[in-house]
Amino acid sequence: METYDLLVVGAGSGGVRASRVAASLGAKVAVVEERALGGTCVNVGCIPKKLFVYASQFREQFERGRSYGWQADNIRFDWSVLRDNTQREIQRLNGVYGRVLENAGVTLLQGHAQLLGNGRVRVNDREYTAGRIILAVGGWPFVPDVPGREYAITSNEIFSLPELPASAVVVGGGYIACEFASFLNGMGVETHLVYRGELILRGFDTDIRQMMLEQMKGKGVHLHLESDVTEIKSEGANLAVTLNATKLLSSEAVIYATGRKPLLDDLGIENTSIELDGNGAISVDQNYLTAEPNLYAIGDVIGRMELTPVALAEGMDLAHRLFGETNGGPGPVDYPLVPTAVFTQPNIATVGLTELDAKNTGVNYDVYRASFTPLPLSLTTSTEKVMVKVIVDKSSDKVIGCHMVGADAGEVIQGLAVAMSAGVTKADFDRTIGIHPTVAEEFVTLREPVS
Ligand SMILES: Cc1cc2nc3c(=O)[nH]c(=O)nc-3n(C[C@H](O)[C@H](O)[C@H](O)COP(=O)(O)OP(=O)(O)OC[C@H]3O[C@@H](n4cnc5c(N)ncnc54)[C@H](O)[C@@H]3O)c2cc1C
Ligand SMILES: NC(=O)c1ccc[n+]([C@@H]2O[C@H](COP(=O)([O-])OP(=O)(O)OC[C@H]3O[C@@H](n4cnc5c(N)ncnc54)[C@H](O)[C@@H]3O)[C@@H](O)[C@H]2O)c1
Repeated sequence: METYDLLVVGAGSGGVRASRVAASLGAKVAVVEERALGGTCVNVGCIPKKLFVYASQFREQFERGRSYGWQADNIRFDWSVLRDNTQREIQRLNGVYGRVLENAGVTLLQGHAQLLGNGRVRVNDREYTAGRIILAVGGWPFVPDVPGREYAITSNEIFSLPELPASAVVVGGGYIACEFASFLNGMGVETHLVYRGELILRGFDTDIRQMMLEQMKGKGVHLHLESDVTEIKSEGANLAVTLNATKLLSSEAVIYATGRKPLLDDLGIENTSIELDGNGAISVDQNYLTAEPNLYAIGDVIGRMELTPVALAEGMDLAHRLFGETNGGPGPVDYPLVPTAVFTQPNIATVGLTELDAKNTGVNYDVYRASFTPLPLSLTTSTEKVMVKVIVDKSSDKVIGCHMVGADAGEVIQGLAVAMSAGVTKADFDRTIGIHPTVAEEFVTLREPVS
């Protein structure tokens, strides 16, 4: 029976990083993967999504170009070119991940891993033992039990559809639903976003959510709030979607983006003492240790923050804790200061507390906010706006939240996240000279609090 110091289940963002780093620290490592290398992010997540977002922006850009003197006539979009080029890029990245593992000396075991307990794992009828095991098995789209759910597709299918649908109903109001509705709308698909709550993007700052709602409407997405899908039926070439048992929508595709569930199918957790939390995620302590000795879990499957950089950071932290020297690693993940972006049109990006968080935690705070038409759009008929918002703790002058809606918001907020990790104050913002004319300079020219 082959024995390893570390056996990692899942070669996605977290698993590849943990394996590679552990091997570089001298451990004998194997990683098990049953699908394609790179996991969700590379194959059906961040990468194809962002490429589709880029693709969807050209239509507006061509239109805006007219106000700058460019004539671009007979523009048309060929879905198959985007889809095939994207799939080629994914295959290239699969290869890169394979070489990364090989160069690090990590053994790749292709197949489904099943835990047998006491450090034993079965892969394709062979048994392996390991001193430590890390579960980095990620998640899978969750589709609620609605009559006709078999007609719906999810983020797993959308990037390889044979044809771009002429119309689509996207269900959900979180990251994926808003991003998908935005890129489909940008590609010219008649897009309906169906959300059960009253305001999309729960958890983000309320001003940002409100503004995003307006921007999506302004760009032509049909929003159906406080609406639940009660049935999906096949109706000729289309699907008939019933909302709240009364309203009917007809579209070529129905895309569910109603969250993801930890991928624990046939993993053999019943052979261990692993415990799950109320959302079905694996419970771990501050060292990523499950209730079973020497069995750890990281990434989406622990349900802390389902983001690639978080899975990477957890993987790196854990590998160092297990095989590195004391204080050699990056240290624990600073979850409250993890920045994030939603790649809608325009983008949203955020780091730190929302205004509601600040209120709920009892901080005495000031809000600085500006909303304006960005210079590149001043010659055009676009109604797109930018919003920047900064929340400051009055007692310490520390910046505790930065939020933005606008083109490339993630590129701007990334730098502000560095500043916030370093404990930046509003006085530091005020002292900083802007780069003119940019959108980002607005963050350092906010002088008067709005509340
Ligand atoms: C549509 C979409 C867009 C996204 N966009 C972004 C984004 O823009 N930015 C961002 O930061 N995050 C984004 N995410 C989230 C990001 O993809 C995840 O947070 C990240 O991939 C989690 O990494 P992980 O290592 O935990 O799991 P995964 O990357 O999901 O990897 C888990 C791997 O384990 C394998 N596996 C599972 N069970 C077994 C088993 N029993 N045996 C063998 N192998 C197994 C799976 O096949 C998979 O390859 C997006 C997600 C989706 C779905
Ligand atoms: N840009 C990014 O970084 C990015 C992009 C995509 C996904 N992600 C990650 O992936 C995770 C999963 O994305 P997601 O959009 O699927 O999840 P999400 O949690 O962001 O949103 C799920 C949405 O589905 C709704 N919903 C849940 N159950 C429902 C039901 N039974 N009926 C109707 N609506 C229901 C929720 O109210 C919510 O609006 C995200 O939380 C995020 O961490 C990140």
